[in-house]
Amino acid sequence: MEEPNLGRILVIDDNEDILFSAKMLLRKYAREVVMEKNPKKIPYLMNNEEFDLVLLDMNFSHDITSGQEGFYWLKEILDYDPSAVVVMITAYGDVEMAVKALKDGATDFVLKPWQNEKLLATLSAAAKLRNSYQEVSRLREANRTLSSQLNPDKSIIEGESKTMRHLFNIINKVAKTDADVLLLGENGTGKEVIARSIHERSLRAEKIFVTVDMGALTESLFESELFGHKKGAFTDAREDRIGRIEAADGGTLFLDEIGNLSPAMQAKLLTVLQRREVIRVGTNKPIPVNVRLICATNMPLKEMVTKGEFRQDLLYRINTVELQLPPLRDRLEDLPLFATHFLKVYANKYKQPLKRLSKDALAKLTKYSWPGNVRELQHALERASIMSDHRELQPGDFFFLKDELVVANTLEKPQSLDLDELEREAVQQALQKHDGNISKAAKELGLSRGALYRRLEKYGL
Ligand SMILES: Nc1ncnc2c1ncn2[C@@H]1O[C@H](COP(=O)(O)OP(=O)(O)OP(=O)(O)O)[C@@H](O)[C@H]1O
Repeated sequence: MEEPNLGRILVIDDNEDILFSAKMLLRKYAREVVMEKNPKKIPYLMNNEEFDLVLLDMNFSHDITSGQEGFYWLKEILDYDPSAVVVMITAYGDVEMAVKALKDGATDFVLKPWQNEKLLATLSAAAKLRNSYQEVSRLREANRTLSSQLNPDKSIIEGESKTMRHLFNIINKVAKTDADVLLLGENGTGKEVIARSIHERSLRAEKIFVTVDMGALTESLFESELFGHKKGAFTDAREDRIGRIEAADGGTLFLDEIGNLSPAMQAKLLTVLQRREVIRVGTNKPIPVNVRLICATNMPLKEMVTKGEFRQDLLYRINTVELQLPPLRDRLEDLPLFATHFLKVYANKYKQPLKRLSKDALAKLTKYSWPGNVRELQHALERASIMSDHRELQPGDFFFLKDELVVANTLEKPQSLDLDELEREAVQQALQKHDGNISKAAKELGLSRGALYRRLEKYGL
């Protein structure tokens, strides 16, 4: 057997012989063995010292073997340290009592007189459990720190436009429920920022927020990434690994780019979401998971359902609440607010004095169509902050491709309004549609055959 490392152990028993033999046995494996005859010292000890393991007698007063006192002290210990690992010692082999102690939060029990090997095996298993409790709380803390470091600039701008005020009104209501949310919107409209913000406003805020970029998952990685795997399940599975869904247990699972899943991946995901349990690759044991689901995509899911590219049942499963994020060009009232925010962020980041937009620069920005939405605006402001030596940013500090400088609502209009150009286009389309059949094309265009021939000649078609 591998030598156990039992850390700091507290042994509480009113029998000195027991304390002595415990110490003799355990001191080889423990960093320190603290012995206590009087259980009334438990509150003091738990309050002032740290123990990795507690070995606690069940029967203190002589002649009383009900174990009541043991239960009392067990509860006391757990009140002081809910993650304490307590192993009960009982002399009477009363299984019922031992089971009750387990139900009350004890980790295990040993029978007196104990066999050394058995006691060591029990304590070493208990020590492993203690280590994993500690590892979990370390990881939780690390996660908290990392997410605050990862998102230093991620304070959210709610916006002043009517659409955004309406949207945040809904977000505030929905966040507190456990309803699954589907976020729709073009790239860079803030879907991920809003998903995080829903998590932070939810009852799960203290728990983990796990993001999975579904667009980046290949068919072969999909199951192992999402559901986890057992060591040896496939060539590269060198150790057991939990999947992202299991990792999100208790918290929020954000599935980004959900529209990019293949039909096979959609089917697997749907099964998991319906059953709320995952099965790691290489096992057949279902593991229940409790996650709040937020999905996002820039793809037209409903249209994809009509075309048979996205499963309708999966769409219904994920869109309990559906929020459409407007493109920046449709909420230009929010642009000055975003600009002020990002200029502050970059002044801090690059240790520069705070810059502002001149009136003309703002006018230029509000005329642009922002196909990359808030992300593009953010980058434009970062670039201008770095490049300009002046406190006031001018139109010349921002570069856009000329043909993108159009006012938003003219985007859908035809490129040319030249009548000849439009006529040529119409004639060409009619011919294409009717495979060059002049009579049919002429009928479609409302022309005689002769009139159509004249136009073919005119446009050199
Ligand atoms: N409301 C907001 N407040 C603050 N920053 C925002 C907001 N909306 C978007 N941003 C910023 O814009 C950038 C893009 O946002 P985000 O990644 O959330 O967009 P997205 O819609 O998820 O994009 P994609 O579809 O490309 O993944 C981020 O850097 C984010 O900080």
